[in-house]
Amino acid sequence: MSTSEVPITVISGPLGAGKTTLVNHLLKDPGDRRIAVIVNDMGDINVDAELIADQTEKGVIDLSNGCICCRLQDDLVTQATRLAEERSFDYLVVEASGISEPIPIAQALTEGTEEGSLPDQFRLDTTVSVIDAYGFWKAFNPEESLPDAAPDPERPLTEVLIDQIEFCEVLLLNKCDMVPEAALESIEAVIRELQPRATLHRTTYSEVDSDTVLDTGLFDFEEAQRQQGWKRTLASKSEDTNHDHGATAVSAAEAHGVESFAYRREQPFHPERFDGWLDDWDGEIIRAKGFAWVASRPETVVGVSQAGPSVQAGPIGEWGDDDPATRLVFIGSGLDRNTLVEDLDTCLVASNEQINQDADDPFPRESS
Ligand SMILES: Nc1nc2c(ncn2[C@@H]2O[C@H](COP(=O)(O)OP(=O)(O)OP(=O)(O)O)[C@@H](O)[C@H]2O)c(=O)[nH]1
Repeated sequence: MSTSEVPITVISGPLGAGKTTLVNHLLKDPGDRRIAVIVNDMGDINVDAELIADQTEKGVIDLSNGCICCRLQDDLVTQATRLAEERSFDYLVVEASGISEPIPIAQALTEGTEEGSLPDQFRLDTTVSVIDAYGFWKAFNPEESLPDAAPDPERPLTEVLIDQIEFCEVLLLNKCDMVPEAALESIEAVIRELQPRATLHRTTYSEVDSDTVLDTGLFDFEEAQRQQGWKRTLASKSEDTNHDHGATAVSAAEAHGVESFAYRREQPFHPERFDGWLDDWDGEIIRAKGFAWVASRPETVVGVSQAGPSVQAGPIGEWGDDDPATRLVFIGSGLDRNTLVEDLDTCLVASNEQINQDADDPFPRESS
């Protein structure tokens, strides 16, 4: 391999969204690049690698039987290094399995793992998320119920899907042929609220020009983390919050009733009332994330994360020198913000109320 720089594009996205279809496009029409591919699948057999065309001629390596964001992080680094020694190529595409979280993959590729780092000539260039518009529409439509067949009960798939949307530079909203135009517009409005930073393209059969996803030079770890929609809402000073995505008088988010806002309180929640509220989750909320101060656990930061039907809350650390507080961001469509705030406020411990510290603590909650 030449010693010049080898950019990497990582393709994430839920199961069946169109990632392999995208890889095949890139191999067929790579511009003037020689592309090598690492494909990750969860089963014993890497079905995706089988599906990738001409794999003997192109450098296609399959990493199967595990997920590169957790168990196979080291393998990813080792295989990329080996590929670089054995083959001549000038661009590396990594297709992550549908359940892979993008942040640990980006970390492994930029910072290395306990067992080693990528050779210096590799550079993470772009993270792409391929989102199945039809699946998204169904997953977040309260009237539809899809089984949440997550292999990891701690990490339901809707949660991973949201991570994949929130952390990327380029978003392909794929399978647009399967969703009516009006639904596409509201999906886009929701995605924009979750992910204000990435470039967003509507696609069918993942058809995009290779320059859209390769050699963009857009990857910036800090920025990608900072610009997640919920973090921007939390960081903004006002309670209000629809992200400004352009100079239009009515933003797409407003037009589709999508909004985000932050709930901030300096009093603790009553554990049972807050747990009851989490049980009775408002279906209009698409995404909630943040942390809570719960009276039964005065030392502990209780993290709250919800994506679609999965609602989780449990300890994520200690307050230490920080003053305990609650900061929760809600992103939703048709939210009744006043009622939500009022309901949450009724979960706060009143000034004259006693907490029974011996009562069963409901946190961590099982994911629902
Ligand atoms: N109707 C329609 N089907 C599509 C589109 N894109 C991909 N498909 C089909 O959807 C199925 C899944 O596509 P893949 O490219 O294998 O999806 P994937 O993300 O690699 O799937 P996993 O590796 O299982 O996570 C295939 O049958 C594709 O032909 C699209 O835009 N519209």
